[in-house]
Amino acid sequence: MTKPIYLTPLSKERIWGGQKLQEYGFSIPKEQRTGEVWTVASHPNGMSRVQTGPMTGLTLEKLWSNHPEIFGMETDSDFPLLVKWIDASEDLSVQVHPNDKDANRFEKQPFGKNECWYILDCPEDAVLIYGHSLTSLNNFDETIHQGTLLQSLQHVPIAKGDFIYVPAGTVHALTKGCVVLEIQQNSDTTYRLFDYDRSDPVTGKVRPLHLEQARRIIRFPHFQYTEPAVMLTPFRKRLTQTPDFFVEEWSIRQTHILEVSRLFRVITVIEGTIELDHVLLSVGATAILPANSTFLIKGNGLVLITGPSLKMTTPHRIGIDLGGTQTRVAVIDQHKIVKQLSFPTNPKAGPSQTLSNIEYAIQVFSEEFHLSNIGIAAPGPLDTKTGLLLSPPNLPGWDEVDLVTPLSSAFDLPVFLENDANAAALGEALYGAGRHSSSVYYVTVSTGIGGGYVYMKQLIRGANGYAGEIGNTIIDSSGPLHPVLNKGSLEGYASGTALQSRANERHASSIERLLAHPQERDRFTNHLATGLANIIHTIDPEVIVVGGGVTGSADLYWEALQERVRELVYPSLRSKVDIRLAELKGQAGVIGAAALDGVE
Ligand SMILES: O=P(O)(O)OC[C@H]1O[C@@H](O)[C@@H](O)[C@@H](O)[C@@H]1O
Repeated sequence: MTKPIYLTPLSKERIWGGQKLQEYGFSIPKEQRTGEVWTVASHPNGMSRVQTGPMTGLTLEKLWSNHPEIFGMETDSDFPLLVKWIDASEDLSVQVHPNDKDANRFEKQPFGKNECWYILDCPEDAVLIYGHSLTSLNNFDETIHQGTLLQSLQHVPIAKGDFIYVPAGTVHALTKGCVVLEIQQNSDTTYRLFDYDRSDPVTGKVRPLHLEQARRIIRFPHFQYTEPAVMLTPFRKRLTQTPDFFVEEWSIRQTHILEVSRLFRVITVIEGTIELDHVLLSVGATAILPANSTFLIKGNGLVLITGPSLKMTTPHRIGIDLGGTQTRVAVIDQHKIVKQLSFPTNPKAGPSQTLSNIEYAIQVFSEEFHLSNIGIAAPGPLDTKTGLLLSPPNLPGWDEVDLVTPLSSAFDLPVFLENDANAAALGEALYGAGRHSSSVYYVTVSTGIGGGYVYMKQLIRGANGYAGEIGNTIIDSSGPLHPVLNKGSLEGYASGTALQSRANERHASSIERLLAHPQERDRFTNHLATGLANIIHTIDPEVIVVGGGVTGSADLYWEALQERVRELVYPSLRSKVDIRLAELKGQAGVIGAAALDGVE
């Protein structure tokens, strides 16, 4: 069995650094602002050396090029990873990093800088800068010119133990008080956009900004990256897996065997004390675990394990949820979101901008996954057969827009289009609250009201694709006017929009406040229950699943709604009424879209 290889940590002084990394087991120069400690590095700006054993003193660069057997991979290009600890005693600069392509093109560097952070400590209520709200490069230039960049940045709350992946191209900044473990591609290229106009106390100089370089690589709008963590076993959680590297968090409570891997791995202790092949290690300890060997870990602690990723070969589907305010593009594996990129839809800018953003997201995913097909959930009305949007009210001006042809020709994949409520119905029926039932009616009560019917796991579209469109059914023909639908329609009475205007009329500050009023709650539940009872009498589904934004306040009306539906159906049906809250929530659209298989 090959032994773990320990490396000597390298401390780096930074204008925003401090002394905190001492508490994580590193000996750092006194009175120096140590911002970073590089624990695994083979870079011109920092080179790790072997700390123990017969190869003591050897650089990681030499180890890599002379001993490919340790790494289990071709070592003719540069070592791929850089692992460091960061103590942000002050805010870091607002910055962005290039991806591989841009790093090659603009810097002649082998790698871009995709990076990720494990938050080891941070103040209560800490936020990070992650993303921006700018819409175009012009918009960016204006903000820089006017000195208002900080106001256009997004802040995300963080807590100890959070994990954040920062894809190259994301405008970001770590903030005062954060201590993080950073795992990244082997690059030290940072383009600074803003550095708080501060100067280096040692040199007295202001650090350079790199606005020109940054302008070339920031995307407008910001694409929000999401990757749910995956519990691989009760003690082993995968935090990310990208083409560059994976990161897993292991809770060590007993004896664990780290099975053989074809490629090398890096282990870092972030909490407690463990024993790795009988060597006692505490926080800060880092080792390279050679390829093709097993290792024994025991003790009581938390470790992060990282290493280069093996290539993904199983087919994955793309699900797209095109909404009036937000578009999500997700990679779906069976019924789970593996990764998602989302961005604000700008309906006024026309369909071509949104289409090109969707294409960009799919392009990013196609470089990592083997894609088999693409499904789009979009606001109706639309024609699933021709793939055309037919002037949807939520996307004004998008008349006869073909979403299918541009995507199928760009990616040479089958592309299916479906009404968003139908796609969500399919998602919930196959994988959500209706997964154990063979006949599921789904209704979404959100800005509008839509619905869909799934029978024997098949979407029932009807002759013209309008089956299940409960929103336009009439509850009371003397009811309120609706801009497009019937007077007194369910949507005109019970949608989020209708409730909001009712709240305004009644001087209630929100829909929740409105529904807290017993009379208003009964009014709403009566309307919605009437719609649902009509559905029950028409198709007699096994289960009705209710989703959409208005279910956010379901605890205010859920009992009353069920009760009212029971009152409105045949007595013999009363005990059979089964109404459930949606389970996939905001994910039903992308999951259902990915499950689409086309229309005969
Ligand atoms: O440019 P400054 O402010 O020193 O920050 C540079 C540092 O930023 C962090 O977000 C990480 O990307 C580090 O790897 C990098 O070294």
